[in-house]
Amino acid sequence: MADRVLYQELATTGNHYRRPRSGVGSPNMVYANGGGSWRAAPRQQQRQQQQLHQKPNPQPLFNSPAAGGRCLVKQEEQPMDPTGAEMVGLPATPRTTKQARNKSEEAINDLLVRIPDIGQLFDVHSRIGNGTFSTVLLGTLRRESHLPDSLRRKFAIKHHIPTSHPDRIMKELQCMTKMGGTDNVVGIHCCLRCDASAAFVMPYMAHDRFHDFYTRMDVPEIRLYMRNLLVALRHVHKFDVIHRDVKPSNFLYNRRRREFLLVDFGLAQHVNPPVMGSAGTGASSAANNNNNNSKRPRERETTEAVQQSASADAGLGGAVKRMRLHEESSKMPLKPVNDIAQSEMQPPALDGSNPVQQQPVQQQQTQAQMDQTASTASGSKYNTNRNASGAANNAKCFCFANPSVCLNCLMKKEIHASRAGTPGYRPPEVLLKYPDQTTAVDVWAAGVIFLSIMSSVYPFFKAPNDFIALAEIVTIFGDQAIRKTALALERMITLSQRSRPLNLRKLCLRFRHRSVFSDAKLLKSHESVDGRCEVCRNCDQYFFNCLCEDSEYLTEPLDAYECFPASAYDLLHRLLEINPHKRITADEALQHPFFTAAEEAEQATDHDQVANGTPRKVRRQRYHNHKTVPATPEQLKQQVALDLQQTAINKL
Ligand SMILES: Nc1ncnc2c1ncn2[C@@H]1O[C@H](COP(=O)(O)OP(=O)(O)OP(=O)(O)O)[C@@H](O)[C@H]1O
Repeated sequence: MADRVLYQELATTGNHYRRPRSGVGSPNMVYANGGGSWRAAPRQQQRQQQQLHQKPNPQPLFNSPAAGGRCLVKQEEQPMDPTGAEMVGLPATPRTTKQARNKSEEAINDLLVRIPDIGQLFDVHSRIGNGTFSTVLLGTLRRESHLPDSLRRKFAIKHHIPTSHPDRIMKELQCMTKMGGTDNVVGIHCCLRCDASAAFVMPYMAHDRFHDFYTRMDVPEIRLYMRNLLVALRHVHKFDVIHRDVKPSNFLYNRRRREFLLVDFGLAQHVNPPVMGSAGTGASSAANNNNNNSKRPRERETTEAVQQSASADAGLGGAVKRMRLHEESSKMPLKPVNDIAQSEMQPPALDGSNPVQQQPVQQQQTQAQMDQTASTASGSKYNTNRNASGAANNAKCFCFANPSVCLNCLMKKEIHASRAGTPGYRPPEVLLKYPDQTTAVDVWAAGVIFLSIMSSVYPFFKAPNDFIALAEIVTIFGDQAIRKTALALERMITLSQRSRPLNLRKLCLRFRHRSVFSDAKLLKSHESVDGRCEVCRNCDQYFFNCLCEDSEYLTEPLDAYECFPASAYDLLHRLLEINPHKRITADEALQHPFFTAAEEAEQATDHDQVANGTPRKVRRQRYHNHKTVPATPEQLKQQVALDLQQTAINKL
């Protein structure tokens, strides 16, 4: 059934809810200590010293030790300190395997061989994370080696894979130097380079795994988490920069210390300068694209190709993927740093994709086909070449039922719309290949994280390609919202069937309390005498669990399970607004009643308790210790009414 991708995961047959596979802890995970205490470092160092004194074997580029078993686009959480231990303490040595230890040692060796200066300055202890484009290692200063462990400062050393394009590394570096070190955004101490290898030295932050806490947070903690994420995004967006890779593994959180850090600016890009007037728009847009093409011809393609090949190669080994990455990047022409600096001034690079031959989705019987919309009276703004060639502007397409692309379509310009990012966090405008993407891209990703937390489903979206990703969004938000947005963005989407929107509150509570609503006894109680139970045609759930916004069924009451204020759902809706032009900004989100009402309530409590003489520290502790208990229907009604009242007051 078309557009039912999500519900294949959440099938109603038998056990209703099947937890997404990638949401479960993976044996591939490695931990902050990389398989051993970082006390083991001296031994590793000794071995390393020996290696350094020998002539280093030139390693084949593809034989990077980090290459094995890594996904180019991964849904898994990054490895991290599993205990959330304080930076001053030593990382514990939990479920680690020999393989992980070997990988950690390999990563250390690779770093020290490729950038020998690192070995002069740092003791490198273990691998703390690895991503698509880098390996991150834990280091301490050699000149502090005489200090007790607890006093030695720790650093995260991000070792870029040698195939990373210098532009990419340069951009990431510039982002961190310009914006980092404040508002939960990671800063940088220094960057070391030796030949083709580069490493960033950043402050290290011990952090918890999202897997370990996303189901355990109470409302105040969720509020704290989201507020800090939005603070980081607000800061980044002030610079007109889109992070493009906002996801739990890039937003580090130390629960014990209540510290947050947004990392990984590897995909960050500047927002396009606004385009003026439709006549000039096409030209300027085209010019921008051309500029980008001439400035950075392959990097965009690489990002695109990497992402695409990643999903296509889901079943292949890391080495194959890395090889592809290398193939792409080996085509990249290198250019002087001056050019790179200049290109910084240029509008950001946009990834290319051919709009003419959009392949219909075969999988899941979903046929979502995107194409350019018919030209408007004023002409289309984006990449349609209509301004360049009057004849081609309104020319009819003759592709249909022909084995080749018609001339009119061939004359159209390619659409250059970046799709850089992690699957599952890409917003509709990216999936619709809208070229003028803004910081709203990050806000959507923050919304997806919020949805994961509120529904206790992680990862929430898990599509193998962009078409299915779009189908997942249609399944939740309905086809009308997507169609309208597509129209507003001058895109057209063709869906094989209609789909009504689901209610986000029902969705969150239903999945959060999945054990209750998927209980066999509950099903039994709703079954007819012949043992059948009706299933909603729109949401594919049993009628008593129907999630549709306008449900025609009498569903199981949810109020008893409510644990969020009404403002939380409202914020969720605004973060996940389909139309990027209407989506709330990070700055606006921080003014949302979900945050402000709680602050005011806290202040009021503080005020009351000051009068009672309760020490501030105790009051704070109580606030943080507050546990969420299911509210009674009356309490809930009161809470919702208060919430709405507060929103109205705030608006005034
Ligand atoms: N400053 C830091 N302190 C502690 N751990 C860090 C730090 N920076 C990065 N890490 C760890 O390393 C992991 C990978 O880092 P990062 O995301 O920067 O690499 P990447 O290669 O760009 O990854 P991705 O494939 O997700 O883009 C993070 O998820 C995190 O666990």
